[in-house]
Amino acid sequence: MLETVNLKKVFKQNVAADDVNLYLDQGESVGLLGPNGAGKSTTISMISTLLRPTSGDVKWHGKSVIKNPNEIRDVLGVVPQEIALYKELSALENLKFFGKIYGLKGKQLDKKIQEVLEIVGLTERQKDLVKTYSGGMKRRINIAVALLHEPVIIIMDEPTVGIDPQSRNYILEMVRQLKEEKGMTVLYTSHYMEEVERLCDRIYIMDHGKVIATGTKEELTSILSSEETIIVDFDRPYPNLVNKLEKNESILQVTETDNGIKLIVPKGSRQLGTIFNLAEKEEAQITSINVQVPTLEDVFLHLTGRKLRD
Ligand SMILES: Nc1ncnc2c1ncn2[C@@H]1O[C@H](COP(=O)(O)OP(=O)(O)OP(=O)(O)O)[C@@H](O)[C@H]1O
Repeated sequence: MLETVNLKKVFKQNVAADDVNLYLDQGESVGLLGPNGAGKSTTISMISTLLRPTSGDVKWHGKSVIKNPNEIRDVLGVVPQEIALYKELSALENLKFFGKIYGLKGKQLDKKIQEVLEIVGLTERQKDLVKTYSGGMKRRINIAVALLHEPVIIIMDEPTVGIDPQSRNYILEMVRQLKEEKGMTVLYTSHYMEEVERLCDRIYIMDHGKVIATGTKEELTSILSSEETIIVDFDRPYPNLVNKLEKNESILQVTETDNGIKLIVPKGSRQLGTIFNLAEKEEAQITSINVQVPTLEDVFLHLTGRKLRD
Protein backbone atom coordinates (compact mmCIF):
# COMPACT_ATOMS: atom_id res chain seq x y z
CA MET A 1 0.00 0.00 0.00
CA LEU A 2 2.76 2.45 1.01
CA GLU A 3 6.43 1.95 0.34
CA THR A 4 9.64 3.89 0.27
CA VAL A 5 12.17 3.10 -2.42
CA ASN A 6 15.82 3.89 -1.70
CA LEU A 7 14.69 7.02 0.10
CA LYS A 8 17.57 9.36 0.82
CA LYS A 9 17.96 12.80 2.39
CA VAL A 10 21.25 14.62 2.66
CA PHE A 11 21.51 17.87 4.65
CA LYS A 12 24.80 19.48 3.56
CA GLN A 13 27.21 16.61 4.35
CA ASN A 14 24.90 14.85 6.79
CA VAL A 15 23.11 11.79 5.38
CA ALA A 16 19.98 11.83 7.54
CA ALA A 17 18.22 9.01 5.67
CA ASP A 18 20.23 6.58 3.62
CA ASP A 19 18.50 4.27 1.11
CA VAL A 20 15.55 3.62 3.38
CA ASN A 21 13.26 0.88 2.04
CA LEU A 22 10.15 0.17 4.02
CA TYR A 23 6.56 -0.83 3.33
CA LEU A 24 3.23 -0.75 5.10
CA ASP A 25 0.34 -3.05 4.28
CA GLN A 26 -3.22 -2.04 4.99
CA GLY A 27 -4.21 -2.45 8.64
CA GLU A 28 -0.66 -3.06 9.87
CA SER A 29 1.04 -1.22 12.66
CA VAL A 30 4.67 -0.71 11.82
CA GLY A 31 7.29 0.61 14.21
CA LEU A 32 10.32 2.70 13.36
CA LEU A 33 12.69 2.21 16.26
CA GLY A 34 15.96 4.04 16.68
CA PRO A 35 17.89 6.40 18.94
CA ASN A 36 17.78 10.21 18.66
CA GLY A 37 19.16 11.35 15.33
CA ALA A 38 18.67 7.95 13.64
CA GLY A 39 16.66 9.55 10.81
CA LYS A 40 13.13 8.60 11.85
CA SER A 41 11.62 12.11 11.64
CA THR A 42 13.39 12.80 8.35
CA THR A 43 11.98 9.58 6.89
CA ILE A 44 8.41 10.28 7.96
CA SER A 45 8.64 13.91 6.81
CA MET A 46 9.50 12.60 3.34
CA ILE A 47 6.66 10.05 3.47
CA SER A 48 4.20 12.78 4.44
CA THR A 49 5.50 15.04 1.62
CA LEU A 50 6.71 17.74 4.03
CA LEU A 51 10.30 17.21 2.94
CA ARG A 52 11.56 16.50 -0.56
CA PRO A 53 13.96 13.54 -0.80
CA THR A 54 17.45 14.04 -2.20
CA SER A 55 16.83 10.83 -4.13
CA GLY A 56 14.52 7.82 -4.06
CA ASP A 57 10.75 7.88 -3.87
CA VAL A 58 7.69 7.15 -1.79
CA LYS A 59 4.94 5.14 -3.47
CA TRP A 60 1.31 5.13 -2.50
CA HIS A 61 -0.49 2.23 -4.23
CA GLY A 62 2.40 2.11 -6.68
CA LYS A 63 2.25 5.82 -7.62
CA SER A 64 5.00 8.33 -6.83
CA VAL A 65 3.95 10.72 -4.06
CA ILE A 66 6.53 13.22 -5.25
CA LYS A 67 4.63 13.49 -8.52
CA ASN A 68 1.17 13.16 -6.88
CA PRO A 69 1.49 14.65 -3.38
CA ASN A 70 -2.21 15.42 -2.94
CA GLU A 71 -3.42 11.83 -3.07
CA ILE A 72 -1.40 10.80 -0.03
CA ARG A 73 -2.09 14.04 1.85
CA ASP A 74 -5.81 13.22 1.74
CA VAL A 75 -5.40 9.84 3.42
CA LEU A 76 -2.58 10.59 5.83
CA GLY A 77 -2.85 11.87 9.40
CA VAL A 78 0.46 13.08 10.79
CA VAL A 79 1.13 13.65 14.47
CA PRO A 80 4.33 15.71 14.68
CA GLN A 81 6.78 15.55 17.58
CA GLU A 82 6.26 19.23 18.32
CA ILE A 83 2.89 20.31 19.66
CA ALA A 84 1.25 22.29 16.86
CA LEU A 85 -1.66 24.03 18.60
CA TYR A 86 -2.80 27.55 19.45
CA LYS A 87 -2.35 27.77 23.22
CA GLU A 88 -4.65 30.79 23.64
CA LEU A 89 -7.54 28.93 22.02
CA SER A 90 -9.62 26.09 23.47
CA ALA A 91 -9.29 22.55 22.15
CA LEU A 92 -12.63 22.99 20.42
CA GLU A 93 -11.49 26.20 18.70
CA ASN A 94 -8.24 24.56 17.63
CA LEU A 95 -10.11 21.60 16.16
CA LYS A 96 -12.51 23.97 14.32
CA PHE A 97 -9.57 25.89 12.90
CA PHE A 98 -7.70 22.81 11.69
CA GLY A 99 -10.91 21.12 10.49
CA LYS A 100 -11.62 24.11 8.23
CA ILE A 101 -8.10 23.84 6.79
CA TYR A 102 -8.96 20.24 5.90
CA GLY A 103 -12.07 21.55 4.12
CA LEU A 104 -14.60 20.36 6.70
CA LYS A 105 -17.44 22.66 7.73
CA GLY A 106 -20.82 23.00 9.41
CA LYS A 107 -22.52 20.04 11.06
CA GLN A 108 -20.10 17.57 9.50
CA LEU A 109 -17.19 19.38 11.16
CA ASP A 110 -19.00 19.61 14.53
CA LYS A 111 -19.81 15.89 14.44
CA LYS A 112 -16.27 14.94 13.52
CA ILE A 113 -14.82 17.15 16.27
CA GLN A 114 -16.95 15.42 18.91
CA GLU A 115 -15.94 12.03 17.52
CA VAL A 116 -12.20 12.74 17.73
CA LEU A 117 -12.54 14.34 21.18
CA GLU A 118 -14.21 11.13 22.32
CA ILE A 119 -11.36 9.03 20.86
CA VAL A 120 -8.70 11.06 22.69
CA GLY A 121 -10.80 11.21 25.88
CA LEU A 122 -11.01 15.01 26.15
CA THR A 123 -14.73 15.68 25.55
CA GLU A 124 -15.13 17.16 29.04
CA ARG A 125 -12.20 19.58 28.66
CA GLN A 126 -12.95 20.76 25.11
CA LYS A 127 -13.81 24.33 26.13
CA ASP A 128 -10.70 24.87 28.23
CA LEU A 129 -7.78 26.82 26.77
CA VAL A 130 -4.96 24.60 25.53
CA LYS A 131 -2.49 26.52 27.71
CA THR A 132 -4.20 24.98 30.78
CA TYR A 133 -3.60 21.43 29.51
CA SER A 134 -0.87 19.04 30.68
CA GLY A 135 1.77 17.96 28.14
CA GLY A 136 -0.02 14.65 27.68
CA MET A 137 -3.36 16.34 27.01
CA LYS A 138 -1.78 18.63 24.41
CA ARG A 139 -0.37 15.54 22.67
CA ARG A 140 -3.83 13.97 22.69
CA ILE A 141 -5.33 17.07 21.04
CA ASN A 142 -2.50 16.96 18.51
CA ILE A 143 -3.59 13.40 17.72
CA ALA A 144 -7.25 14.50 17.52
CA VAL A 145 -6.27 17.10 14.91
CA ALA A 146 -4.54 14.41 12.84
CA LEU A 147 -7.68 12.25 12.94
CA LEU A 148 -10.15 14.95 11.86
CA HIS A 149 -10.15 14.20 8.14
CA GLU A 150 -10.57 10.41 8.67
CA PRO A 151 -7.14 9.36 7.49
CA VAL A 152 -6.46 5.78 6.41
CA ILE A 153 -2.91 5.91 7.74
CA ILE A 154 -1.73 7.64 10.87
CA ILE A 155 1.94 8.50 11.31
CA MET A 156 3.07 9.33 14.81
CA ASP A 157 6.45 10.82 15.60
CA GLU A 158 7.42 9.83 19.15
CA PRO A 159 4.01 10.75 20.58
CA THR A 160 4.85 9.81 24.16
CA VAL A 161 8.13 11.68 24.66
CA GLY A 162 8.16 13.80 27.81
CA ILE A 163 4.66 13.07 29.09
CA ASP A 164 3.33 11.54 32.30
CA PRO A 165 2.88 7.74 32.51
CA GLN A 166 -0.92 7.98 32.63
CA SER A 167 -1.17 9.95 29.37
CA ARG A 168 1.43 7.67 27.86
CA ASN A 169 -0.67 4.62 28.62
CA TYR A 170 -3.75 6.39 27.31
CA ILE A 171 -2.02 7.16 24.02
CA LEU A 172 -0.67 3.63 23.63
CA GLU A 173 -4.11 2.13 24.26
CA MET A 174 -5.65 4.62 21.83
CA VAL A 175 -3.18 3.65 19.09
CA ARG A 176 -4.02 0.00 19.67
CA GLN A 177 -7.74 0.76 19.33
CA LEU A 178 -7.26 2.82 16.16
CA LYS A 179 -5.62 -0.19 14.62
CA GLU A 180 -7.72 -3.01 16.08
CA GLU A 181 -11.15 -1.37 16.05
CA LYS A 182 -10.96 1.19 13.25
CA GLY A 183 -8.65 -0.83 11.01
CA MET A 184 -6.21 2.07 10.61
CA THR A 185 -2.69 1.56 9.34
CA VAL A 186 -0.17 2.95 11.80
CA LEU A 187 3.44 4.05 11.40
CA TYR A 188 4.81 4.66 14.88
CA THR A 189 8.25 6.03 15.60
CA SER A 190 9.85 5.72 18.99
CA HIS A 191 13.07 5.17 20.83
CA TYR A 192 11.20 3.23 23.51
CA MET A 193 11.47 -0.42 22.57
CA GLU A 194 8.69 -1.42 25.03
CA GLU A 195 6.19 0.73 23.07
CA VAL A 196 7.18 -0.67 19.73
CA GLU A 197 7.15 -4.22 21.12
CA ARG A 198 3.68 -3.66 22.54
CA LEU A 199 2.07 -1.96 19.55
CA CYS A 200 3.72 -3.00 16.33
CA ASP A 201 3.24 -6.01 14.07
CA ARG A 202 6.53 -5.31 12.32
CA ILE A 203 9.52 -3.21 13.24
CA TYR A 204 12.26 -1.41 11.35
CA ILE A 205 15.33 -0.63 13.42
CA MET A 206 17.14 2.52 12.22
CA ASP A 207 20.56 3.85 13.10
CA HIS A 208 22.64 6.58 11.44
CA GLY A 209 20.06 7.02 8.68
CA LYS A 210 19.97 3.35 7.70
CA VAL A 211 17.53 0.53 8.33
CA ILE A 212 19.76 -2.00 10.03
CA ALA A 213 17.21 -4.73 10.74
CA THR A 214 13.56 -5.49 10.10
CA GLY A 215 11.01 -8.12 11.06
CA THR A 216 8.45 -9.03 13.69
CA LYS A 217 9.56 -8.76 17.29
CA GLU A 218 10.04 -12.55 17.31
CA GLU A 219 12.07 -12.49 14.10
CA LEU A 220 14.30 -9.71 15.41
CA THR A 221 14.92 -11.28 18.79
CA SER A 222 15.66 -14.61 17.10
CA ILE A 223 18.82 -12.90 15.75
CA LEU A 224 19.98 -13.52 19.30
CA SER A 225 18.50 -17.00 19.67
CA SER A 226 21.94 -18.42 20.33
CA GLU A 227 22.47 -16.01 23.20
CA GLU A 228 20.97 -15.22 26.56
CA THR A 229 21.03 -12.20 28.82
CA ILE A 230 22.03 -12.33 32.48
CA ILE A 231 21.17 -9.33 34.66
CA VAL A 232 23.10 -9.15 37.91
CA ASP A 233 22.39 -6.49 40.54
CA PHE A 234 24.90 -5.63 43.29
CA ASP A 235 24.68 -3.68 46.54
CA ARG A 236 27.10 -1.10 45.05
CA PRO A 237 29.33 -0.70 41.93
CA TYR A 238 32.34 -3.04 41.55
CA PRO A 239 34.49 -1.65 38.69
CA ASN A 240 37.15 -4.37 39.12
CA LEU A 241 34.57 -7.07 38.64
CA VAL A 242 33.29 -5.38 35.47
CA ASN A 243 36.89 -5.30 34.15
CA LYS A 244 37.38 -8.99 34.83
CA LEU A 245 34.10 -9.94 33.20
CA GLU A 246 35.00 -7.85 30.14
CA LYS A 247 38.25 -9.77 29.82
CA ASN A 248 36.48 -13.12 29.98
CA GLU A 249 36.33 -14.39 26.40
CA SER A 250 33.26 -16.55 26.88
CA ILE A 251 31.19 -13.50 27.83
CA LEU A 252 30.10 -11.72 24.66
CA GLN A 253 29.06 -8.35 26.03
CA VAL A 254 29.15 -6.55 29.38
CA THR A 255 27.06 -3.42 29.95
CA GLU A 256 26.80 -1.51 33.21
CA THR A 257 23.22 -0.88 34.39
CA ASP A 258 21.87 1.37 37.17
CA ASN A 259 22.18 -1.38 39.77
CA GLY A 260 24.81 -3.71 38.36
CA ILE A 261 25.60 -5.33 35.05
CA LYS A 262 23.98 -6.93 32.06
CA LEU A 263 25.83 -9.74 30.32
CA ILE A 264 25.19 -11.37 26.98
CA VAL A 265 26.53 -14.93 26.90
CA PRO A 266 26.22 -17.87 24.49
CA LYS A 267 23.04 -19.81 25.29
CA GLY A 268 23.62 -22.76 27.62
CA SER A 269 27.24 -21.76 28.26
CA ARG A 270 26.76 -21.99 32.03
CA GLN A 271 28.39 -18.68 32.88
CA LEU A 272 26.60 -18.32 36.21
CA GLY A 273 29.39 -20.25 38.00
CA THR A 274 32.03 -17.91 36.52
CA ILE A 275 30.03 -14.87 37.63
CA PHE A 276 29.58 -16.19 41.17
CA ASN A 277 33.28 -17.07 41.45
CA LEU A 278 34.45 -13.66 40.24
CA ALA A 279 31.93 -11.88 42.47
CA GLU A 280 33.16 -13.86 45.47
CA LYS A 281 36.80 -12.96 44.74
CA GLU A 282 35.86 -9.27 44.60
CA GLU A 283 33.71 -9.66 47.71
CA ALA A 284 30.82 -8.28 45.70
CA GLN A 285 27.39 -8.72 47.16
CA ILE A 286 24.89 -9.93 44.56
CA THR A 287 21.35 -8.68 45.37
CA SER A 288 19.60 -10.38 42.44
CA ILE A 289 20.35 -12.40 39.35
CA ASN A 290 18.06 -12.89 36.41
CA VAL A 291 18.42 -14.84 33.15
CA GLN A 292 16.27 -13.37 30.36
CA VAL A 293 15.30 -13.98 26.78
CA PRO A 294 16.65 -11.21 24.53
CA THR A 295 14.70 -7.96 24.02
CA LEU A 296 14.76 -5.53 21.10
CA GLU A 297 17.10 -3.41 23.20
CA ASP A 298 19.55 -6.36 23.20
CA VAL A 299 19.13 -6.71 19.43
CA PHE A 300 20.01 -3.04 18.99
CA LEU A 301 23.01 -3.40 21.27
CA HIS A 302 24.12 -6.48 19.36
CA LEU A 303 23.83 -4.75 15.97
CA THR A 304 25.37 -1.40 16.89
CA GLY A 305 27.38 -1.96 20.06
CA ARG A 306 25.40 0.90 21.64
CA LYS A 307 22.32 1.27 23.80
CA LEU A 308 19.11 2.64 22.26
CA ARG A 309 19.06 5.49 24.77
CA ASP A 310 22.67 6.55 25.17
N1 LIG B 1 16.60 20.41 8.67
C1 LIG B 1 17.75 19.81 8.97
N2 LIG B 1 18.92 20.35 8.63
C2 LIG B 1 20.11 19.74 8.92
N3 LIG B 1 20.21 18.55 9.54
C3 LIG B 1 19.07 17.95 9.90
C4 LIG B 1 17.78 18.53 9.64
N4 LIG B 1 16.82 17.69 10.12
C5 LIG B 1 17.48 16.63 10.64
N5 LIG B 1 18.80 16.77 10.52
C6 LIG B 1 19.84 15.81 10.95
O1 LIG B 1 19.53 14.56 10.39
C7 LIG B 1 19.78 13.50 11.30
C8 LIG B 1 18.53 12.69 11.54
O2 LIG B 1 17.59 13.47 12.27
P1 LIG B 1 16.10 13.01 12.56
O3 LIG B 1 15.42 14.14 13.28
O4 LIG B 1 15.48 12.48 11.34
O5 LIG B 1 16.33 11.80 13.59
P2 LIG B 1 15.31 11.09 14.53
O6 LIG B 1 15.61 9.64 14.47
O7 LIG B 1 13.91 11.51 14.21
O8 LIG B 1 15.71 11.63 15.96
P3 LIG B 1 14.87 12.49 17.00
O9 LIG B 1 14.11 11.49 17.76
O10 LIG B 1 15.93 13.17 17.83
O11 LIG B 1 14.02 13.44 16.21
C9 LIG B 1 20.33 14.16 12.55
O12 LIG B 1 21.73 14.11 12.50
C10 LIG B 1 19.83 15.59 12.44
O13 LIG B 1 20.70 16.47 13.12
